Amino acid sequence: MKIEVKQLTKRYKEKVALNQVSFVMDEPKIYGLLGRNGAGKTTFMQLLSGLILPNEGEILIDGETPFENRKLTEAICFIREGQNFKKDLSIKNVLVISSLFYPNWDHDLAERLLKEFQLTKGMRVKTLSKGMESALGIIVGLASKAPITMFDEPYIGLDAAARSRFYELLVEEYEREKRTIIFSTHLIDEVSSLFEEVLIFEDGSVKVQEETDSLRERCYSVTGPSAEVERYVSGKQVLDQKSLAGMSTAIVLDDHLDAQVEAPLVKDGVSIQELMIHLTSRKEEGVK
Ligand SMILES: Nc1ncnc2c1ncn2[C@@H]1O[C@H](COP(=O)(O)OP(=O)(O)OP(=O)(O)O)[C@@H](O)[C@H]1O
Repeated sequence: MKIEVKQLTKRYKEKVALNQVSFVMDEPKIYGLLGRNGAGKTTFMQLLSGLILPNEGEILIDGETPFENRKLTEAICFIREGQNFKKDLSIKNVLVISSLFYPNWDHDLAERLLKEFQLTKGMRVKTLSKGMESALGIIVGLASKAPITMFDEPYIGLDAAARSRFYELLVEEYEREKRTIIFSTHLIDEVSSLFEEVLIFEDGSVKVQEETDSLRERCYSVTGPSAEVERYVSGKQVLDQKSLAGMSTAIVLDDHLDAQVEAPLVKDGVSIQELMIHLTSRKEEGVK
């Protein structure tokens, strides 16, 4: 499904959560939503799910707005950090309700994942540990087979082994049947290898939208004698630079792919997490 975000603004009283944001997600991919706390990621996902209305602008999904649009809302599954299900429901009823709501519901997958995450149908949501409740959200998200499936920090309380299994299952399901998966996370190093495209939010705007591979190529560090580094970075976007004893390291976001660096300079990769931190650092706020 094609998602078009046009001049989208959402305000909460005087707080602008999203400010004139425009972008397109035009094909099924695994999209990573990154950004500092309060950058606007959850607000965007709530707007995309049709849970709230924007103040200005619009989101179009295959040309239609999601708010009060049953045909679209059953094509969207939004799994949040917690509180996805009513506390009094049993797991069995969560699955029944989900299967009635989502037309593509995969019963066999849900059953398989229940076993995998060691949940039993008789358990009630209110008796689940944080990790078990997250596992239930993950099961519903994957088994919904919704053409747009969103996970907003979906793994609270899940241990590292369970998180790693979730990532594997996500990729397996995606490979079996491509769909738009939008994944918001702060565990960037852990998850970024899954993303085909990343969107970096900052203070209600989208600062970067790019294929992960190209972003990885464009962002790198250069180390060497300070004068050589200065010469190299001249005219380039420098995200960070440190110098010590005549040597410097600069982190560059190059306009070009495949930049060549000649000796004595040394080029090294920069992780998506590091890139995000440098791009959205708030040094100007005066940390003393
Ligand atoms: N219901 C609300 N009422 C008032 N302000 C809100 C509400 N929801 C979000 N905000 C504000 O809007 C801004 C964006 O919040 P949002 O939850 O979208 O950020 P986020 O990027 O998802 O953050 P996090 O990574 O911490 O989950 C924040 O300043 C937040 O305080």
